[in-house]
Amino acid sequence: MTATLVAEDVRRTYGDTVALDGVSLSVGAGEVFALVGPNGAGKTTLVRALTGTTDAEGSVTVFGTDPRQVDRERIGLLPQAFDPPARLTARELLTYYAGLYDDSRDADAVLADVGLTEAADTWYENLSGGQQRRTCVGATLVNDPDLLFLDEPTTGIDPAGRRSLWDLLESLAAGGTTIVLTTHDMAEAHRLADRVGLLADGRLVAVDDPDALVAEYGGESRLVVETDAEPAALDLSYPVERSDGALVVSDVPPEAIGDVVDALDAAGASYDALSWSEPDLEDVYLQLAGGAGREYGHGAGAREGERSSGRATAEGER
Ligand SMILES: Nc1ncnc2c1ncn2[C@@H]1O[C@H](COP(=O)(O)OP(=O)(O)OP(=O)(O)O)[C@@H](O)[C@H]1O
Repeated sequence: MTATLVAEDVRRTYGDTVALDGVSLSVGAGEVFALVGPNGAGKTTLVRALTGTTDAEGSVTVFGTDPRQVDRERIGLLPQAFDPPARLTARELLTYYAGLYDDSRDADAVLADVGLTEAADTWYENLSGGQQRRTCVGATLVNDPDLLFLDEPTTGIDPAGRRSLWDLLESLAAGGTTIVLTTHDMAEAHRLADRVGLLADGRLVAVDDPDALVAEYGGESRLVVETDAEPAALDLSYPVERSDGALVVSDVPPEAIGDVVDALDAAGASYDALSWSEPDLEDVYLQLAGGAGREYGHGAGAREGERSSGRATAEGER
């Protein structure tokens, strides 16, 4: 795959703060690359270094040249913070940004792409937060870029809007657009990205296909049982531990869930709910970037359920 973007040993400090501590990365033509990592890990700084919008040590080439020299018609950039004029309508804004390029798309077509046809004549300041973010995404698409940088594109967008934006990004990628995005949404990274890069403390600590990351770092499947029973009461060959008011049984294949139910019955233990989940990118993130770890038990069952169904959708629609 031809590399659209190559970064070698990129470093950026702000005073005593090391924002990027030697990042090397290559993104192929037509690839979708997602950067994930904790707050302050350096994602925005890396996007800025890759787009030549901040100075950094090391080397970055985009389309084989310095990012500052690249024909701007070929690049779209959605910064994390983007504050367009408040008293222009969504259509006026996109028409304005389209006018900055020699060859641009029709503003109404872009508004339709980002689901804003109905809100086209609303002032930017009167759009909802999610509609504003979609307008900003639209502004990056007016020049039909070959390479798109999106710094947290779906922040503030509701689930339905997020999914339609994912569809849009997938269709752009299918059409050959290279996309580099940052996100805190692991389902988004898993669904959209060919490769995910996990940034922590200014270093890329893992880069791979999301399924490969989950296989390598995600750990085992888990069956969470909301019960007061103690692990010792159950006659099971799987690892069992108590966590936040629930029993967590690890590495149970789905076809063996009945064995756990039988063991609960045999112990005379009642339970309120059972939920089984495979490891996912969030587990990879928590494993590699640290954090509080996952929570189980009362009140967490719904989250588990949502997580499972989200992942099923993500995998089913990939
Ligand atoms: N302009 C700046 N001046 C000083 N420090 C900065 C500046 N920009 C970023 N930093 C620091 O660099 C580090 C990386 O910040 P960056 O915004 O790149 O992280 P991030 O991964 O994008 O975080 P988030 O997920 O919160 O958006 C942080 O410690 C941040 O405080």
